[in-house]
Order: sequence, then structure tokens, then C-alpha cells
Amino acid sequence: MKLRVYEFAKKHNILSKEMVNLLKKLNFNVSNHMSVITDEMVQKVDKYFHELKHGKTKETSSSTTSNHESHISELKQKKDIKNKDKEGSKQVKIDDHIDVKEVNKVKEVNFEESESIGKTKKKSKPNNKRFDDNKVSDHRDATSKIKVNKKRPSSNQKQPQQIKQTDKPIKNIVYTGSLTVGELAKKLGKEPSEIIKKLLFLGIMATINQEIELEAIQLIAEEYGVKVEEKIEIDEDQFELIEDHDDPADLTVRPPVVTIMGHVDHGKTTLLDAIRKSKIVAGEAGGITQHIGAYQVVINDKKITFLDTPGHAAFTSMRARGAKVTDITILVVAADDGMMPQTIEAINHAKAANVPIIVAVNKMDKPEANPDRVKQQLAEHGLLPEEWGGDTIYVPVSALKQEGLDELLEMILLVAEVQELKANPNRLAKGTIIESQLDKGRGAVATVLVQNGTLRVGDPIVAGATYGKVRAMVNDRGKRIKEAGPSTPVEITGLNEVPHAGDPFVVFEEERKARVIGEKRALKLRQSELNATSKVTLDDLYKQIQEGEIKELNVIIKGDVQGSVEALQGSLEKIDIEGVRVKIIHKGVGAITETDVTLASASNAIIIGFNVRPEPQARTSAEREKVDIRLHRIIYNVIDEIKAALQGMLDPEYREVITGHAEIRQVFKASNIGTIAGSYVTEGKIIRTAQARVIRDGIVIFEGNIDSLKRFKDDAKEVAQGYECGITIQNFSDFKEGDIIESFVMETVKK
Ligand SMILES: Nc1nc2c(ncn2[C@@H]2O[C@H](COP(=O)(O)OP(=O)(O)OP(=O)(O)O)[C@@H](O)[C@H]2O)c(=O)[nH]1
Repeated sequence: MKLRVYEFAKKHNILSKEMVNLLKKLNFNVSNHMSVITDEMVQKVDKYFHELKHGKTKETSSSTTSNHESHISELKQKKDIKNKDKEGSKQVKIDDHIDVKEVNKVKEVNFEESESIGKTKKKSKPNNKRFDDNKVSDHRDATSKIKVNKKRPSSNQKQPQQIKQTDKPIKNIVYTGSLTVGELAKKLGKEPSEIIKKLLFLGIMATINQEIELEAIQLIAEEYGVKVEEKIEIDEDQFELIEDHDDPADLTVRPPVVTIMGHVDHGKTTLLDAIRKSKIVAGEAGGITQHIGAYQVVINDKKITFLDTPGHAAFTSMRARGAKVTDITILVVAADDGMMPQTIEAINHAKAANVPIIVAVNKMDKPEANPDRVKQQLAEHGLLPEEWGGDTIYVPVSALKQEGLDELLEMILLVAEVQELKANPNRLAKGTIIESQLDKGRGAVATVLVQNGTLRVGDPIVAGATYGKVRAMVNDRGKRIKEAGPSTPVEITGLNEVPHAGDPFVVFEEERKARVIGEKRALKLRQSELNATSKVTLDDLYKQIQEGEIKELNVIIKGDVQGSVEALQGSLEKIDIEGVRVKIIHKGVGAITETDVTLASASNAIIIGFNVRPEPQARTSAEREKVDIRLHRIIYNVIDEIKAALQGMLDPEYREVITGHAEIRQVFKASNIGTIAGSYVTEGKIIRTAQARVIRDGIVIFEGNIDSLKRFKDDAKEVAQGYECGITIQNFSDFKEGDIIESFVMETVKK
């Protein structure tokens, strides 16, 4: 069996990434953790470690054994360069050569009292990795310009009378925007003159009221052993914009969060179930898995979190709301079927979200399985298998027979290891809503994914535009728990309303604060819903094209039959008006679903329905997400409308407004009237003078005028939701129970 980098790294008890680095240093051509280890590599690496152990290898050791240190030194070097780049900024720099390291040494230097320049040269370490040759000489130059008196104690010990002692030693300072010299001195509990002097050492001449930059603030503070935190002023009610600034020392490894995507019927659900069954039930006698929208499995003592919503819906709706929850995506491709349209769509989604892909080649148990064909097809879309020199991992599995699952899980852990996923469990929790619903007994119930910190029962919480206090938490095994750390999915109750999937959540210290912020966010949301939209609509398409915001019009087509969908696609794709083209991102037969709307929302697309209607949930979510749905019955009208929109010539004078829906419960025949649809108004109202269309299974089968509308025997002008009525439609009699009658009017659009 071939030995891979990651296995070899494990053997030496170092990270795969470090092994790759080491091999590169030893002049081997390896690309990643999956590269194959040759005998020569084994010998060289073993020799290297042997020598290291006996103190012979120094050069490379820092990069493997002290990864952290080399990382810091890298950062510091970057900082040096940044400092050097700062010429011409507000501050006048006398000496550009001083770098971070230098400043640490300034502590030993007394500016005023030394007499000779360059008398005592400080020891520079030419073999110190932090300095390249240039830096070393810069460093010496800098030293020569600073007067040194080795005998003197450091400056802050030297002049105690000038230093205003504070009661408590200051450990860290927080500032927003900028600080003047005077303000910094005050924060540090020092005299301004002392700070001015120190700035001079840094080559910065500044007066007490002058503002200084972050680098200088940091360097000065560093000298006093004080940490600096720059607080970016963002309203706390926009907490999703606040980035985490955890001290690297507080971070610990967290489990990867994985989503599964792939074409219809390629086995996403079966795979998710197989993993869940094999890893949870087996491990826990009698453990009942609860459907909370996500679950965790344990392999080799390490956890993996799976989002349990297969398909793109979860992924796109999260992304549409700006949430990044997925660390790794598993692309399921059936080995007998190969790459399909949704496979490509999934690849594009993952790429757009910058999430690494592992390919699970499923249904390997089938005799017609052809994994090589899958690899070939996907390689053309940038997923080159590692055995062909690429870096995509392919794992053959059979979800049905539960084969290959362990390998798949191990590969997930491997990719996770390379990503170095970390979080700080010792802080207030924040994360994302995965699923939510209204439960009759428990109120708003939400599955949340904790992404940083630890969530606890009793925590005051704001989620999206809702708020509350975590009343109870249940994990994926249906067990009540008191706290949940990073990457843990839990179901919580206690929110005042139902948040949306993809909403961010944050815990606050105080309940009152959570309520105020939650209410503020709810208000803002309502206002922004009232105000316009950033989504593309045909009405403002031309404006967006003019402003250069749009080069391509993304379109989703849903139609009644495959033939019309394809005809429409062909015609739309031919449109090219002044370089703006139509791109069909998704097409299908059947009613417009909520998933279509989610995809449209995530990809800023419009939806064209050809002889089909949106499902009720799709309609509401389109209204909420401001997705433009255009419904047509004639292909030419669609083409004309899109062309007109691209040219800015769309005539928005009339717009269809749906007044209500009724469901046909019984069909009667009356000799003098014709066929009557005995209906129940399920939504809005049916208006006698309105037009109507008859919809069967999401497909429009007839459109015409309402002929008569009756409540019992009486004519009615309109019949509202919750009432029964009899409806006849001109020139139509083929009603069936279960059909929907949609009543609509054409209204002038206000300009
Ligand atoms: N032979 C074989 N059949 C499988 C395997 N995995 C899934 N199937 C079958 O393939 C069909 C589709 O599987 P699902 O898990 O429902 O596929 P899906 O991708 O979740 O489908 P959608 O949810 O409709 O997108 C089912 O009949 C499964 O039993 C497998 O490894 N081998």
C-alpha cells in the first residue's frame, strides 16, 4: 500500500502541512497531504528527525517543530515591511530602519544620557531567521544611530518621579478609531513627555495633540507590557459585522461542519442516514437520533458535524443570508449515472463559497458503476483527483451497503486538519440558525450551530430579528444539555419569534440588552423590507446594467413540459443585447418551489414561470426575499419582455395582482349554467369581475374571465377567505376536485 503524506505525518506526530513543508525543504516535490511518500523521502525525513533529536539540524527545525514561532516571525516581518511602507504618512519618521525587534531593544537604550554613538553595538544574530541579510544590516545601521548606555536601567525605571502611578497595573487598553499622544499617555497612565520621547525612538516626531497610528500605539504599549485592542465601532445591533478577535492562545480545535450536495437521487439522504446510523446508533445503546437538522458523529475520537439538510437548499439559503457555516462539502455523485446538471451546480456553489470539496463516488455496489468516468467528468470542472496530480479527494462509497463510510469520514478529518479549524470555547456564544419552526407547545424552536464560544441554558440571545433567553437545549440525541461548545448543533427554545434559517445569533451578557437589540433589529428589518431591494428585477435591470452592476441576467426557468422549457432556454440564450446576456442557472418542469426562490435569491436571479405557478410558500418567500417572478403563457411574450428589460424599454404599466385563491371541493353540473366549481376560498378573496386561472398540480390549465360567483343561491361581488362559493368560468367546464382557482386583476403600476 502506498504511504501518503498525512499518514507519514501522523507517524511522526506532526501536522500534514508541516510534513509537506519539511519535504519541500528537503527538496522533494510534494503538493499536498495526499501525495505519495517514496522510500527516499522516508529515509531523508527519518534522518532529519534523528539529527534534530541529536541537535544537528537547526536550520529547518523551526519550521516544523516550532510552527507557531515561525508564523509569528513571519507576521512580524510583514509588520516591518508595513512600517517601512508608512513613509509619507502623517507622522514624520526620522529613521525608517527601526523594526519591531529593534523596539524591544529600545528598552535597553537611554536616549538622553549616553554620549557616544555606536560605541556599544548590540548583538545582532545573523542566523536568526527573523532577519534576512538586508534586515541585519538595517538593524546595525539603526543601532548605530541610537545612543546606547548599557549600564542604565530602562527608561521607565529611571525617572520614577515623572511617572504617574496608577492604582492597578494596566494590562490592556482599548481604543476606537484613533488616539492622540495625550490620550495614549492617559490610557497607559504615563506622562505625555515620556510617550513623546518613546515616539522619537521610533522615529516619530509628534506633539501631545497629534494622532498616532495603530503600529506606533502597539509598539509603545508593547514596551510597557500592555496589550492594545482596537475596537471597531459598529453598532452592537449589527453584530454580524463584528469580527471575532480571539487571542490565538485561547483557540482550540473545533470539529468541521460538513454539508452534502449532489444531483437528485444520487444518494445524499441515504448517505447522511448511513453515516448517522453507523456512527451514532452503534455507539450508543438505545440512542434515539432526533431530527434537529444537524448531527455529530465521532470517529477516531474526533467529532464531525453534519448539516442534515441535503441538497442545495440549506447551502444556498445560508449563503443568501451571508452566513458561512460549511467548512467542507461532500459532493455525492452516483457512479452509475455520472455528472449531472445539479452536480455542476453544486460544484459552482461550493467554489463560490470557497469551501473545499470531497467527492463521494456513490453506488459503487452497482455493476454499472464507473468511478473513472466520474473522475474524468469532474476533472473537467476543476476537481482533478489527487492520483492524477490534482488535490481533490475521491472516496468510493456505497451508502446503501454502508461501505467506504469510514474512509470518507477519515478524509473529512484530514481536510479539516489542513484547514486548522479553531474556536474559542471560553466566550459568549455566536453562530447561525440552521432550522426553525413554530411548535404548538414549545413556541419558537430553532436548531442553532454554535460557531464560537459556548452556548448555555439561560443565556440572553438575539437571533436574526428575534430575541429571548435560552430556555432549554436538546442535542442531536434528544438529550437535554446545559451547554454546547463550538461546532455543536443544538435545538433551543426561548426565542420570542421564529428566526429564519441562516440568521446569525449572538449571546449578550444581559437580558435587557438582548431585548433592546432584538427589538431594534426587528424594527430595522421591517424598515428595510419596506424599502427597496438590492435584488435584480426586470424593472430596474436596465438601471443596474447602466451602472455596470450587471453583465449577465441570471434566470431560472420553470415550465409545464420539458419541451417548452428547452425552447425557452434556447431562445433566451440567444439574446445578446450590448454585451449583456441571459444565463440560465437552473431549469425544470413543475411548479415554482421555495427552493427555486432560494436559489434565485442566492444567485440574484429572476424566475420565469411558463404555464406554471409558484407554490404558496414560494410566493411568500419570493415576497420576503424580493425575488422577481414573471409568469407567462406565450414564449414570445417572455422573449419580448426580457429583451425590453435589457434595453430599458420595459413597459411597466400593468402588473398582475392576485386577489385570492379558492380550492375546488366539489364539481356540480347545472343544466342552464354549466359546470360549477364548488369552492372554498383559502386565501384573499375571489372577485366577480376579476380574471381567473385554473391551476392543477401547479400547472395553469386555463385562463379566462369569471362568469358567475355565488354564495349559496345569491350572486356575490366577492367572497372572502374562509367562505364557500360556487364559481363558473367563461368557456371552461373541465374542473376537477383539488384544482385551485386563482383570481387576479391587472393594475396600473405607479411610476
Ligand atoms: N445501489 C445503490 N443505491 C443507492 C445507494 N445510495 C442510494 N441509493 C438509492 O438511490 C435512490 C436515491 O437515493 P436518495 O438518498 O433518496 O437520493 P438523494 O440524492 O437524497 O435524492 P433527493 O433527495 O431526491 O435529491 C434511492 O432509491 C436509494 O436507495 C447506493 O450506494 N447503492
